[in-house]
Formats: sequence, C-alpha cells, structure tokens
Amino acid sequence: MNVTTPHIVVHRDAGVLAQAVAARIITRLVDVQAATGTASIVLTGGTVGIATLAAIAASPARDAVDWRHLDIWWGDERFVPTGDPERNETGAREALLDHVDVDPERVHVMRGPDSGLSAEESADAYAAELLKAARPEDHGPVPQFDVMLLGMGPDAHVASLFPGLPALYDTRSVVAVHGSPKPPPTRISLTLPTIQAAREVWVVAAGEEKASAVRLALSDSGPVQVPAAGARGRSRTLFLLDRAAAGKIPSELGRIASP
Ligand SMILES: O=C1O[C@H](COP(=O)(O)O)[C@@H](O)[C@H](O)[C@H]1O
Repeated sequence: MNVTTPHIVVHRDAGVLAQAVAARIITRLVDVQAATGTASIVLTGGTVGIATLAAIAASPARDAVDWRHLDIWWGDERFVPTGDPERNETGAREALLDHVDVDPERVHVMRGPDSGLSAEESADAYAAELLKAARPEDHGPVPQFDVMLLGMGPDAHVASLFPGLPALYDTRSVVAVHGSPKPPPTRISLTLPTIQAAREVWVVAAGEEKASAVRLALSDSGPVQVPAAGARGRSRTLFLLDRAAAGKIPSELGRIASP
C-alpha cells in the first residue's frame, strides 16, 4: 500500500482549527466535483470533527458544494440505536447533514442495533456497501475516498481502532469492535487497510491532552500500539492541529503555523 508522509498544519486554537478544516473541506470537495462531477468524504465523530461540520454549515461557501453529488461515509460508529446522541451519525446530522441538500441514498450510515443486525452483521453490511461503491479504478474492495477525516483520542485511537485491540490486525474492510475502552463498548470501524485506501487522510486534534498522542502518531511507532501512526493517505496525509495538540511535536518535523 502506498502511503504518504504527514504534513503538519498548526492553528491557534480549537475554534480556528475547526473553521480552517471546514474551509479546506469545502475547497477540496469543490475541486474534486469540478474535476469529476462527484466526490466522497468520510466523516468522524468527536469534538473537532463535529465542530468542523458545524463550521461548514455556518459557512456561506457551503453552497459552492454540490451536496447532491457527494457520497458521505463514516470512519466509525458507536453501536447504539438510530437517533441516540452518542452516535456519530446523530452529531453529523445535527451539525451539518440536516442543513444541506444531501441525497439520502448517498448518506451511508453504519447500522445500529435497532436495525436487528448484530455488530458483526452491521460491519459486514457496511463492507458490502463499500464493495458495491468501489469502481474498477479503485483497485480494491473500497472506494478511494477523496477525503477521510479522522479525530484522534488521547490514547491515539482513530475511528474505533483502539491500541492493542484485534481490529488493528484485521484485513477486512470493516469490523465490529468489542470492549472499547471508551464508551460505548461496542462499535463498528473501518480498518487500517480501508483508511489507507483513501486519497487524503486528515487527522484533526485539539487540546493539550492529545499532545503525546500526536507526537507518537508522527513517530515510527507501530499502529497496533499507536493506531494514529497508521492513519496515512495514498496521496496526502495532513495532521491539522491546534497549538496545544502540537505542543510535543519534535522541532525537526516541519510544520506550518497560522497566526
Ligand atoms: O469515540 C470517538 O472518539 C474519537 C475522538 O473524539 P474526541 O472527542 O477526543 O475528539 C473520534 O474521532 C471517533 O470518531 C469517535 O467515535
């Protein structure tokens, strides 16, 4: 798998970070749609992830995106019923998707227990949906997503890939995760091979409590101990941080700082 070296961009605080990531997403989607007529994005839950979606909703530039021609996927989901405030889907709908003209057929949710599926069946159903969406030029079982947004926990988890859990060894595209150290315990997650199939992977993190995880994610650590170290895209990897989260990055790693 071709993966790229991360490029680091640091913003003043979490608020500016969310605004800047929102602007980047809008620009990227507009550019991809101008070139191909369609685009795809993978959403994340978490604080910066949802704040970013709210910033897109509040931006006048959001109307530059052709929302009807956008496929929306999730990197992970908490396995709780539809509408539960814990679901990443619920946060994304409230922050953005309820405010723009998306095509419901192109909003690809990971199903919860109210669907009657077990977590394993829900993961398999998502894998099948990804396989159906993959085109010959994707050369694999999942689409080469245009942008994958990933939040990161203080333990360096991304999506629902937590350090040391079996999901990190899994070569399927989507898995059920049990025993998550962060509640709720049961989740559905894309795996590392699926994350690394994305054209662009953008890791977003804010706050001092993420600083050690950011440092490790940018080191040569293995992804089983430091899942975020495996968050790399085929064409580009961005670590989009606030100053606090960037506080422990070694000085030899280049970074771009905004005022
Ligand atoms: O549980 C999750 O946590 C991470 C990070 O959340 P944060 O609140 O620390 O930013 C998130 O990226 C992931 O999608 C989510 O399910």
